[in-house]
Amino acid sequence: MKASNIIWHKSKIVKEERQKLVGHRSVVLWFTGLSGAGKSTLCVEVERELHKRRILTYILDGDNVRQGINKNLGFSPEDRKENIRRIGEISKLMVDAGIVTLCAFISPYCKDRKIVRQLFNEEEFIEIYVKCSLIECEKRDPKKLYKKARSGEIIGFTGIDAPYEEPVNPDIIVETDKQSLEKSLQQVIDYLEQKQYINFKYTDYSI
Ligand SMILES: Nc1ncnc2c1ncn2[C@@H]1O[C@H](COP(=O)(O)OS(=O)(=O)O)[C@@H](OP(=O)(O)O)[C@H]1O
Ligand SMILES: Nc1ncnc2c1ncn2[C@@H]1O[C@H](COP(=O)(O)OP(=O)(O)O)[C@@H](O)[C@H]1O
Repeated sequence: MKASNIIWHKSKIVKEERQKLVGHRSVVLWFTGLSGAGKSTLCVEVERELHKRRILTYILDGDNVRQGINKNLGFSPEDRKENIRRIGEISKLMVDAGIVTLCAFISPYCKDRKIVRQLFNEEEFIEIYVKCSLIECEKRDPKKLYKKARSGEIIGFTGIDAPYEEPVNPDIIVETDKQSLEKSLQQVIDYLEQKQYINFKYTDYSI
């Protein structure tokens, strides 16, 4: 921290009261995986399904936030770290606001993901590994970025000449090169139901 003499100013409304207002718990769904693995595609489907169930959601997606709040960041390890750190902090504010926050970032480094996880209570952060082989991602190449990376037009591209560290113990693994989008969506929704993130009766909640 650069600034000193900073003292937290407490609000009169706490997270649990906001959750009560919206009628559900707030949580981060953190989608990590290679470019082209299906993070964004799955994220929008999960959001739509949650919205149908009257759950307040918001998506933070790498391609989008890098056009706004993180437009001063590139893809060096340091910039990726700062990208993920900022998104972690934004997600924390969103969870505090009572929102189910869906984050779709390559987030290639275990250490950076761990730092984000540590910002939350254990049940507030769900890591979803969107697993897909590099061969399949490259075959999909929806934005033709792998082609550019192979030709040397992009350097430091994840999976080609920059690393991707697989999650060690993710909460959910969806294998998008082995199963349909519908199956992955079902897997995430089933998890949220089983753990009572959705269809959760607020009267069970003690505040
Ligand atoms: N060098 C390099 N490596 C990886 N990705 C690159 C690169 N340059 C541009 N892009 C595009 O940026 C998207 C990834 O942004 P993220 O913020 O998710 O990346 S990171 O978490 O900071 O690693 C990524 O989006 P997704 O394909 O949705 O993952 C790419 O579209
Ligand atoms: N089973 C699947 N799950 C998710 N995406 C899939 C699947 N099969 C094919 N795709 C396609 O793969 C591409 C994934 O792109 P995208 O969602 O942008 O990935 P990411 O956000 O991880 O870069 C999309 O064009 C999507 O239609």
